[in-house]
Amino acid sequence: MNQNDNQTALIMIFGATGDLAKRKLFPSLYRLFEKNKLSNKFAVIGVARRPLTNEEFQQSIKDSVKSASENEDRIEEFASHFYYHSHDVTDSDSYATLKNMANELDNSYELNGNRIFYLAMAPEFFGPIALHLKSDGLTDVTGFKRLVIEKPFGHDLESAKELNNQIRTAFSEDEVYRIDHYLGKEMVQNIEVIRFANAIFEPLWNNRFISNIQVTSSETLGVEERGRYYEKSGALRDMVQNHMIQMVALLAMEPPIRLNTEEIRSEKVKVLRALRPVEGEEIHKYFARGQYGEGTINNQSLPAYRQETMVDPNSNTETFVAGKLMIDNFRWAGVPFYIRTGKRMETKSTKIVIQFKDIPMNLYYQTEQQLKPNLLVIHIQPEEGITLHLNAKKAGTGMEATPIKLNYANKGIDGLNTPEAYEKLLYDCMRGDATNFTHWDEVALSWSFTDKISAVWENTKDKSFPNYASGTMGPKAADELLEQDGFFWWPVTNLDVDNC
Ligand SMILES: NC(=O)C1=CN([C@@H]2O[C@H](COP(=O)(O)OP(=O)(O)OC[C@H]3O[C@@H](n4cnc5c(N)ncnc54)[C@H](OP(=O)(O)O)[C@@H]3O)[C@@H](O)[C@H]2O)C=CC1
Ligand SMILES: O=C1O[C@H](COP(=O)(O)O)[C@@H](O)[C@H](O)[C@H]1O
Repeated sequence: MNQNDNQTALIMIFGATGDLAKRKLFPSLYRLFEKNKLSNKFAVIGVARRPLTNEEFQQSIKDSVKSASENEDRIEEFASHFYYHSHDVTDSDSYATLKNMANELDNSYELNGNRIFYLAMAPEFFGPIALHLKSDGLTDVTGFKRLVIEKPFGHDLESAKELNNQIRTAFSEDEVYRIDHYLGKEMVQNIEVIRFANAIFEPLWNNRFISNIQVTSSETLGVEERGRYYEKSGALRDMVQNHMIQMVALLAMEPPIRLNTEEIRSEKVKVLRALRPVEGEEIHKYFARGQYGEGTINNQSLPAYRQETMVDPNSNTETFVAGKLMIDNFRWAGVPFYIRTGKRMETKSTKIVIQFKDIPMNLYYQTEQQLKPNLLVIHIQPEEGITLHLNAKKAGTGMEATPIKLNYANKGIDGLNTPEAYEKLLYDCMRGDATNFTHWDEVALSWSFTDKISAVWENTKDKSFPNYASGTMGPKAADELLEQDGFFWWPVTNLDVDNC
């Protein structure tokens, strides 16, 4: 298949006046355009309710990309590809006009009947839009048709199944691109390469040499304007069901027999099938939840979650989750994968720490100080890189060992910031590469794992809430989760690739 042909398409963005479109989608499309990764044969129809002329819409595109470039001519040229259709997606009549507009642009831009439908709207609209696209003939195309769908994909397994059934009436599984933006992050994509392209790691990547793996994704932001959504979601559905479990799957999967979409997804699915279900009373042994109280970050006093807009003053919603995941297969039996994620924590950081087992006996190098374990740290964000923590001889006389770090900082090598996750994912979708999107089987297995936890949490009020102050690394129970196994959280702030 000719790759350039794949990049010719009509892109329909539902929710084109929203936050995601403005902050992520338009700038990402612009960067692809600027790098000549979008051919000149593309057109975008923005769909939302508010009345806007094409000119007004194009102005909003220019405003949203101007921080990405100073090249006004290029921005002008880029914006000229955008058209607006004021349309309430619940209004059946309006789809006919949308179809005519799409057909006209298809002809005038010679788009070969290729269409990408991007649903950047509240999730309750996903199913109805997909049904309309089919019933009103927008999916009757001569080229490819692809549906890009934002999170959350359902609220639980049952609602996700219902949504999936609606979508599947209009699109086949391989036409559905379920976005998990973590899968577009440079260093998340690097996990496979680090694992499978290095002779020094691949043989050690199992329960004989790894003692535990820690995945942290901490945020300093609170719930912001999203109280209404977050109250029903909480950190478990917002972050664990998708991003955290996806990272664990990439860390734990077997080497795929080929580096293609089907094989990689199939290996991830196997990991999710091996995930030990945690239910009932056991949940307290495996999971800890938290909710932020008042506190201080960067000298700014911040309110408690229960004081945020659109949040119940007695809310039982968790803004923090820590958990121990066990993968019951031959490779990982006995190795805990600890995860933690939360809002209003001390620092914004996503890191993976792979802690190797101690060597059996430090006969020669044992000093008063215990040797530090070897760690492989994968820095996902904000900095990107890898640090390998080793022990080496302390300079000078004697044979004392001292910890050292080998560092690779992504930006230090190529001098550039890596492309934004959305940029890469949009490009993949245009090329028809679904590897970094989630397959329905993965979504279903993740929901069935987290549903058992939400079933207990939603039915038991946590009387300790709020149980961590804003600006801290979560509640004490999260530390106890590791202490009971003889481990502790490696501090994500001291493991910075830039500090070494
Ligand atoms: N914002 C973000 O950073 C992220 C968002 N997401 C997901 O992306 C999706 C969109 O989020 P976000 O952009 O923040 O949401 P916003 O609320 O900012 O935008 C919603 C958009 O939908 C349009 N809209 C609402 N109702 C209708 C309707 N009946 N018919 C047609 N258009 C309608 C709105 O325009 P108008 O009012 O003019 O109709 C607006 O363009 C959600 O699923 C969210 O979970 C995922 C990750 C991050
Ligand atoms: O999907 C989501 O992710 C963001 C965190 O993303 P990041 O790329 O900044 O780490 C989170 O704030 C949001 O609540 C959640 O919906």
